[in-house]
Amino acid sequence: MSTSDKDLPAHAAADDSIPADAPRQAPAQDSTSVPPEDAALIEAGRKLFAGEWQFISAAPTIPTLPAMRGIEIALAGRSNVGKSSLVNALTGRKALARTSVTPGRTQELIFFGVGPDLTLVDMPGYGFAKAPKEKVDAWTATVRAYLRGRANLARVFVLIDARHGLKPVDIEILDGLDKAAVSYAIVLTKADQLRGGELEQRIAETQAGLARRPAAFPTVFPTSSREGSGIAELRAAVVRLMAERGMGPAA
Ligand SMILES: Nc1nc2c(ncn2[C@@H]2O[C@H](COP(=O)(O)OP(=O)(O)OP(=O)(O)O)[C@@H](O)[C@H]2O)c(=O)[nH]1
Ligand SMILES: [Mg+2]
Repeated sequence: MSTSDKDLPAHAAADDSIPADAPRQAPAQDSTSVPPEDAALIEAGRKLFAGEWQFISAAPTIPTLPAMRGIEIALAGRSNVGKSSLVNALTGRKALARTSVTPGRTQELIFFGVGPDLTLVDMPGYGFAKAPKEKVDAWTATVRAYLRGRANLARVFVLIDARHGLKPVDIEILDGLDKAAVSYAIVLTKADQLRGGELEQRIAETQAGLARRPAAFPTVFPTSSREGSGIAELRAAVVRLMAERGMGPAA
């Protein structure tokens, strides 16, 4: 079953959206420019994510979470930051996850799996959302409880809009993850919207903000789901993580 967004009107693809014909993949890495070990991880990541992705389930509450299998990697971030778009870019599927220009599109925890060991979890956003307050409060509580207590949650990708950097509401989430000792990595999204040296500056500034955070992965991942940049590296990071847990293609 796919969750493709058939109910979205065509005009929903406005300025900030990914055109249907936009390239979804990063161009193949030039294997001469990366160390062989990294090139092997990139290739393993490509293969892993090229597998058959399945929609597993949508959970509005903790009791409705699916049974655990292998490891989970969850995508967290402010509403509209690009979580669902990143699921689509990583899996190479245009509409596996529903995306929208309207913040508050994803309203449940959506589980997608490939092979026996890997599950990606697309989550509702935090911050401003165009949805009734009770609904937002309910999903925020579910997201927080999931992030604190899911036993097979191996890493959270915390998505930050590259244009805006870390906001107070992001810091709150990072504090919660540090406190619960849940491993997380920062993924900068919409890197295509920055000019010249702005991206390098944002990466350096974000990395500096992680220095004293015990659960933070030290590397910041710049990405563009629209152009495909950084996607191969993120897939490789997932392969590396799975190998550390004795799973997956590089184990
Ligand atoms: N320019 C640009 N726009 C992007 C990129 N990724 C996502 N977007 C746009 O950002 C908007 C929000 O994307 P979503 O993937 O729905 O964001 P989300 O974080 O899942 O949002 P919620 O589910 O509402 O929390 C859409 O209009 C996307 O087309 C990107 O890499 N570059
Ligand atoms: Mg979403």
